[in-house]
Formats: sequence, structure tokens, C-alpha cells
Amino acid sequence: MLKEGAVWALGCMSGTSLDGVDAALLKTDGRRILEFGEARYRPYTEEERAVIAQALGLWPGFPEVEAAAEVVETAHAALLSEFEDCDLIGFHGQTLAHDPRGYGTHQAGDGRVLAEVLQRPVVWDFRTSDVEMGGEGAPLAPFYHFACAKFMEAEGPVVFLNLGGVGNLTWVDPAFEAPEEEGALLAFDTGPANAPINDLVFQRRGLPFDEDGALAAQGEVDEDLVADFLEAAYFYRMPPKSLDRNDFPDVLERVAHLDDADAAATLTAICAASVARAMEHLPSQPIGVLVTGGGRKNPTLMAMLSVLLDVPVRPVEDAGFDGDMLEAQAFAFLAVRVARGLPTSCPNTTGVSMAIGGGQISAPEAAR
Ligand SMILES: Nc1ncnc2c1ncn2[C@@H]1O[C@H](COP(=O)(O)OP(=O)(O)OP(=O)(O)O)[C@@H](O)[C@H]1O
Ligand SMILES: CC(=O)N[C@H]1[C@@H]2OC[C@@H](O2)[C@@H](O)[C@@H]1O[C@H](C)C(=O)O
Repeated sequence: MLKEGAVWALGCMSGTSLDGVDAALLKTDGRRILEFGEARYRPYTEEERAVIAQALGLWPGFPEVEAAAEVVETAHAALLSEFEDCDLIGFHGQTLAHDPRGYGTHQAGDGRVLAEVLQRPVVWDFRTSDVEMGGEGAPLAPFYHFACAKFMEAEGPVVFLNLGGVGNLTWVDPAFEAPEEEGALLAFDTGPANAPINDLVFQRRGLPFDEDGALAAQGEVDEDLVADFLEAAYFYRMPPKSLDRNDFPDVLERVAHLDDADAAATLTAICAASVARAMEHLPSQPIGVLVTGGGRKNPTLMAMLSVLLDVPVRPVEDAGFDGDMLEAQAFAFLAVRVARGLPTSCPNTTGVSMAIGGGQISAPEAAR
């Protein structure tokens, strides 16, 4: 179905912080990054965000989930139709609930709908088969991080740290040759990242996030509270492991007695400390940590990470990448891998029993 060699894939991601949809074009053969293309962002309107938020934690069958799926499909169709052309679309959708050891994982949005609207083949539902095969279903960006490490010609193991609503990291050793699933990677979710900070400043100040970490910078960290938080069982589990956005439901209650600035500082420190704890699991010390996702724009968080980690902490821009679009590019890359029958996860990235390729491919009816 897909032509041979390198193709232009359009990847899109609607992340756990519910801010909007990122979409980016990537030229790739599913193994290497050949060229970066146009990228665009479409924020959700307040109404759209509210519809999605209503469905968080719910599973298919609830009317809230159907309503959220419609919002997700409409927003993606509007954004993706602004792009000139592509060979294939990688559509992540919006995670509403993630419980790999229980109910499974669910990303709202139907790839078949997008294939019809956009008249392009769409790869979607990337996580289900990994969970069915015993994996965590997340994180899935690691195979793309491997390609990024090769692209930047990293001189040793590097860590890609994504600070979105939830944090996740990939340790990758670019010295390995493909097949990369045989040891070049270790990946897992680190802990809560921006989601609790956003929730706090929204509750207390009606703001969407702590811009530039300004509020946290004025506060004092309650170190006992941070240490106590890190006693949660999740931080003692060996990776691979993954989180749902709401896996720490009491995190805001824990800071309820603190004033706004101290609470923001303490939640920011919880994010940094959980990353530091995660680094203890790595096979070897990386030469640096490259930070992607919105958290890299929070100088207070970046400063805390620099203090806690023994290696340089830099935004991915320092290595030539676009930290707002890395995840969208990852799903472009993964879409091509799915179409080519290449694996998208392996035991060291999701804990799946063997390297497997997830995802469904839906072609528009006229092309079938
Ligand atoms: N200037 C800034 N100062 C502080 N925080 C910021 C800034 N810009 C973005 N952020 C934070 O980054 C968040 C968005 O990050 P991002 O877009 O990486 O999340 P996401 O992709 O939805 O999440 P995930 O990777 O978990 O799916 C915002 O909600 C906010 O908390
Ligand atoms: C289930 C799910 O959607 N997980 C997301 C979420 O957001 C960050 C972290 O938790 C990561 O595990 C994952 O996203 C990235 C893109 C991934 O799969 O690599």
C-alpha cells in the first residue's frame, strides 16, 4: 500500500495536558529521520477541553466518551486538512483512560473517520495490541528517540525526558545498530509532571499553567512532603512501567495546607525528584538529558532538575529538535513503522513479551 523508501508521514498528538493538538510532517523510511517538515498546533477551545475533561477516566460505552471522540476527530480533521500533502497519517488520539493491568487503554478518536475525511491512509490505535500482549502500552516514543539519537550523532547514551502532563523518559544508546529493540533502549513513565501544577494553579488562580514557573519560583519546597510522596509504590517498581494522568489522585490534597507559591514549588519539586529517582534505574549514566514537552519552558523546573541530576540538562532545541513537536513526529515515524511491519515497542520500552508492531491501518473506502 505504502510506496517503498522514504515517505512523508503526518503525525499528530493530543497529550495528557489537554491543551490542544500538535501535528508535524516527517520524511522517514521508518528507521531514520530524513527531513523535518511543516508543523502546526491547534489549541482546544474551552468548550472542547471541557468535553474531553468530562470523559477522563471513562471507557467506551459512556456518552461522555463518544462526545469526546467527536471533539477529537473534528479538531484533528480541521488541523490536518491545513497541510498540503502526505503519504500517511499517524493519529494517536486522546488518551482518556489507561489501565494496562486492568481494563486496558483507550485513546478517543476513530482513525477510520479521519481516513474518510482526509482521504489518506491512517494508522491509529497504537497502544491496544501492546497491552493485549502484556505490555504497558506506553511509552511509545522511544523508537523515535532512538532515531533522534542517531540523527544528532550522539557520542554516548542520552536521555530524552518528556515533561508533558505526565513525565516519561527514554535512555538510548546510539552505539547499537538496528534492530534497536535488542538492548539500545530503556523507557518508562517517571511520575506526574505538569498535570498537578496545572490543576493547582487552575484551582487557586484560574490560570491554565504556572507560566515560566514564576509562582513556584517564589515559594519554598516542603522537602518532607516530596520525600513522602516518593514513598509511593510506583517509584519502587522496576521499569518498564506507565502511568495514567490520574494515578496520583491525592497529590493536590497533599499540598492543600500550603500557600499558593509553596504548593506550586512543592509540586514542581515532586516532578523533578521523580525524574531523579527514575535516573537510578538507568543501565548507565547518560552524557546528557534532553528535555522535550512543555516542562522545558519552566525555568524553575529546569533549575531543580539541574541541581538534582549529575549530568547536563538541556532543552532538545540544543540538539536541533523541536520540543513542541517531538511527540507528533514520533507518531509520524511510528505510523511508517506500522505500515512497514516494523516493531513499535519491545520488552525494554513497554514490558511487552516480545518486540511487536501495534496500530491499525485504515484506508479511505475509495482506495480499498
Ligand atoms: N512557559 C511555560 N511555563 C511553564 N509551563 C509551561 C510553559 N509552557 C508550557 N508549559 C507546561 O507544559 C504543558 C504542555 O506540555 P505538553 O504540550 O508537552 O503536554 P502534553 O503533550 O499534553 O502531555 P503528554 O506528553 O503528557 O501527553 C502545559 O500544560 C504547561 O503545564
Ligand atoms: C497512555 C498514554 O497516552 N501515555 C502518554 C502520557 O503522556 C506522557 C506519558 O504519559 C507517555 O507514557 C505517553 O505518551 C508518550 C507520547 C509516549 O507514548 O511515548
